[in-house]
Amino acid sequence: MAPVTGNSIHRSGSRPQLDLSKAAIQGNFEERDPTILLPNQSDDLSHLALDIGGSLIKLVYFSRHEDQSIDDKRKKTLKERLGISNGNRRSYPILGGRLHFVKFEAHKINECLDFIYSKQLHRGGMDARIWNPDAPTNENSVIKATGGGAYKFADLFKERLGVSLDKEDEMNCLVSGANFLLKAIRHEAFTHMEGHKEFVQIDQNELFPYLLVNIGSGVNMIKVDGDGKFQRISGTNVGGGTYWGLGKLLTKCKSFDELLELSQLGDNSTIDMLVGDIYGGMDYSKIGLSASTMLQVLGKLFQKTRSSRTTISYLNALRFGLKRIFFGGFFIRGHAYTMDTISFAVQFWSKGDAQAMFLRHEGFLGALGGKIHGPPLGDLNEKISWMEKFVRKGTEITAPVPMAPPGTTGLGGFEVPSSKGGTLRSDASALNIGVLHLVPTLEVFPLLADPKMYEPNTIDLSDHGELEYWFTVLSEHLPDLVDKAVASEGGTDDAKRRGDAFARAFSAHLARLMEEPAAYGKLGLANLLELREECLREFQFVDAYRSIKQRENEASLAVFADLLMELDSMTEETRLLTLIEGVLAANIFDWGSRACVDLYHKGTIIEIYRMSRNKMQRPWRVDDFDVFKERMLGSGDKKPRPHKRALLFVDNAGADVILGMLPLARELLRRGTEVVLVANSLPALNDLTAMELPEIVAEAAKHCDILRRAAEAGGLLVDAMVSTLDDCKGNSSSVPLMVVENGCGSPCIDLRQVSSELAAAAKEADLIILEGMGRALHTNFNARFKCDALKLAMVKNQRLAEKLIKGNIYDCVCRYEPLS
Ligand SMILES: Nc1ncnc2c1ncn2[C@@H]1O[C@H](COP(=O)(O)OP(=O)(O)O)[C@@H](O)[C@H]1O
Ligand SMILES: CC(C)(COP(=O)(O)O)[C@@H](O)C(=O)NCCC(=O)O
Ligand SMILES: [Mn+2]
Repeated sequence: MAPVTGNSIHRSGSRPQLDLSKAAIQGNFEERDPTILLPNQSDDLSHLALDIGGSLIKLVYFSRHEDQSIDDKRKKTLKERLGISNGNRRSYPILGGRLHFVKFEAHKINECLDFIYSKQLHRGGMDARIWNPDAPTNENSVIKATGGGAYKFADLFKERLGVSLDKEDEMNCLVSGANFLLKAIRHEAFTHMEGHKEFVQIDQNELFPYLLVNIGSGVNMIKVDGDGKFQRISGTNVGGGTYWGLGKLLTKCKSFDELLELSQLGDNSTIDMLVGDIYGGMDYSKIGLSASTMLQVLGKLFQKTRSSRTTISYLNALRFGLKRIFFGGFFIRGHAYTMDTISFAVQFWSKGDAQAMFLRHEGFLGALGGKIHGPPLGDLNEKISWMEKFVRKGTEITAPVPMAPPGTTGLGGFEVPSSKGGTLRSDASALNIGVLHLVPTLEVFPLLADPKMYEPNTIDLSDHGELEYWFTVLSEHLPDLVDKAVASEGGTDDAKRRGDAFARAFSAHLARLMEEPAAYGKLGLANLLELREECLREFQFVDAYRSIKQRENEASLAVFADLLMELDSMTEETRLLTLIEGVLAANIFDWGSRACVDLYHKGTIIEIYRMSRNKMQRPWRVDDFDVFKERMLGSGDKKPRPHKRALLFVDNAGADVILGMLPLARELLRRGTEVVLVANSLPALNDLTAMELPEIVAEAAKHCDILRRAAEAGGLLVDAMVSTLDDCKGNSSSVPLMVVENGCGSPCIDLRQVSSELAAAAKEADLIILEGMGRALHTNFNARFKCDALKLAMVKNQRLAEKLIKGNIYDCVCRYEPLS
C-alpha cells in the first residue's frame, strides 16, 4: 500500500488504511450512492471460512495488512527507556487486519463463487501459512466450510475454484463462533424487551454455562459449558423437526401436527418446503415465506405458553444452572417483534430467572467458528482485541445508505454484494455489521481504577433530545469540514469527489444512527466523533487540518520564548497558577467547536490567545486549583515530594500545546518529574499527533535548556537540529521528556484501548493530566484513576456547559482528583 503522495504522515500499524489513491466515483455522479473505484487497492487477504446453510451462505474473511509504522528512533529510545520488549508478546508477522462479513442467498451460489474468485479468497494459501505453517499449498487449496451445503456444493467449489471444502462440524463451529464473539467483542450481546435494546457486558469468567439457540433454516439448541465443551440438547438439521423441538419445550403440544394446528397456519406445504430445502435446495420465495411463517409459529407458541400452567419439566431441568440464553441465526435478523416475542416467552417460562439475549453477528456464528486463518480466534491473547468499524471496505466503496425497513432493528435491510465483471458493488447492509479490525497492540490503560466499571462517555446519547442535538451539530459542521478536507488534498477534482462521497457516507451513518441509535453497538458522543474521523480516513483524507495546525504552530512558537521569560519572572506560586490558566486559555484553539471557529475571524492567533488569558477569572466553574497547588508546592515549610512521572494527554496543535501544555511540562521537569507527552496516533480535527510532537519540542527546546536537556534525555532530539552552544554532554542528570502515541485517532479517548507504549509508560506514572474538552469532558470526566489526576478544559459548547457544570460557554474546568 503506497502512502498518499507528498505526505509523510505516520500511519499507525494498529490502524491499517486502505489505499484510496486515484479513487474515483464510477458511474453517474448524481446517483444516491455512487460507487468509488479504488484502482490501487490490493486487498491483502488471508483466508476465509464458509457456512453454507439451507437459506444463506455466510462468508467470513480476514484481510491482513503489513505493519506500516516507521520504526523511528523516537520509538527505539522510548522502548529502551520504558523497558518495552517484544519478548513476552506473541509476535505476529502482521500487525493488523480486518474481519469481513458477507452473506449470499443460497440459491445464488454462483454469485458467491464469483465474489470469492474476484477477491481471490480461495488463494489464501500463502498468507494462510503465515498463521498456520501446516496450511496446504495453493495447488491443493482447502477452504473450511460448515453447514449442510458444504456437502452439497463440494463439487461445484472444486470445479469452479479448484478448491476442496474441508467440512467442519456444525455444532462445533456454532459454539466456537459464539464463544469468540461473546469473549472478544464488546457490545455483542443485547437484550430486547418491549422495543428496548440494551447491550450487556458479559464477564468472561461468568459466561458459562449458557444455552445457545440458533434459529436458521433449522433450530439447534446447545448447552455450552466452555471452549469446545458443549452438549446438543435439541434441534435437528431439519427445520420442521426443530420447530417441534422448540414447540415441545414451550407448549403442551404432544404432536407436531398439533403444533401446526395451533399455529393456525394451515399451510403444511410451506413447512415441508422448509424441511426439504436444507439439503435439497428450494427456491427463495418459498424460504422467504417460511421466514414469516416461522415467525408466526413462534409467536403463537410463545403466546400459548403464556396461558400454559404446566411446568415443562424438561425445560426446567435444562435451564437449571444456565444463566443466559443466547439466540443466533439469521431467522432473527434484528426483527424487533421476533426478539420481543422470544424475550417475553423466555422470561415467562423461567419466571423471570432466565433472560434471552441476542447477538449482533447472529447469523455468522457458524462461519466465525470455522477457524479462518488469522490469529487464533478461540485463544485470544490479552493484547489482541477486535474493534468494529463502520466504514466500507473493499475494492470499491459505495457511499452507504441506511437500509433498515421499518419495524426492524439492527440487521435489517438485506442486500447481498453482487459482482459485475471484475469489480464488485459493496453490500450496503454491511453498514449494519462493522468490519472487525484486529488491533493487536491496544490494551486497557493500566491506571484505570476500575476498568470493568469504566464508561468513557460522559453524555448519554440514549436520551433522545441529546442525540438529536449532537446529530444536528455534526450535520451543520459537515459543509465546512468537507471544504477543509478537500482543500487539504489540493482541491483537485479527485479530492472534490472524495469529499462529496465522504459527506454522503457520513450523513448516511448519521441517518442510520438517528433511526436506530444502537445499530452499531452502544452509542456515545465519542463514537460519533470517531466515526467522523474514520469516515474521513476511509475517503483518503489523511489530515484535513494540516495547514491550520502548521500556521498555529508557527505563530505560537514565535512567542514561546517571551512567554517563558514572563513565567520565569514570577514567584513559584504565581507561576503555577499562570501555567494552569495558560492551559485553560489556550484550549480555545479548537476547530471542532462552532463557537470558537466563529471567534477566529475576530483577530490573530496571538490576539485571541491574549484575550482568552485576560478573561481567565477565578474561581473557575470547577476549581480545585488550591488542592492541586498544595500537592505541588505544599503549605508552610513542608515541601512535598515531586511526582515521579506525569502523563500529559495533549490536545490541539498551536497555542494549546505550545503555549499551554509545554510550559506546564517544563515546570514539572524543572521539579524533577519525568514527563510523557501523550498524543494521538492519527490526526483528528486539529489535534496534534505523536509524529508531529518531536519536531515541535525540538523547536521549543531551542529556547529553553530545561526542555532541551529533558528532550535529549528522552531521546527526542536525535535527529533535530538543536543548538549545541553549551555542550550538555555529561549532563545527563535531567529527567526525561518523552512522547508516546495513545493508539487513537479521535478527539476523545477510550481508555480501554490504548497503545502498548502508553500502557508501558503508565506503569510508573503517579500523575496524569487530561486536557481538552474531548479527552477530559466528553470522555473521562467521571473516570477514576489509580494515581493523581488533573482534568483541564475550557467548555466551548453552551449546551454542554449547562448540562455538565451548570455554567456557560467558555467556562473552565480544573478538576483535581488526588489518589488520597
Ligand atoms: N434474505 C434471506 N433469504 C433467506 N432467508 C433469510 C433471509 N433473511 C433472513 N432469512 C431467514 O434466515 C434463515 C436462515 O438463517 P441462517 O442462520 O442463515 O440459517 P442457515 O444456515 O440454515 O441458512 C431463513 O430460514 C430465514 O428465516
Ligand atoms: C470536538 C471537540 C470535543 C474538540 O474539543 P477539544 O478536545 O479540542 O477541546 C469539541 O470541539 C466539541 O465538542 N465540539 C462540539 C461541537 C460544537 O460545539 O460546535
Ligand atoms: Mn482537540
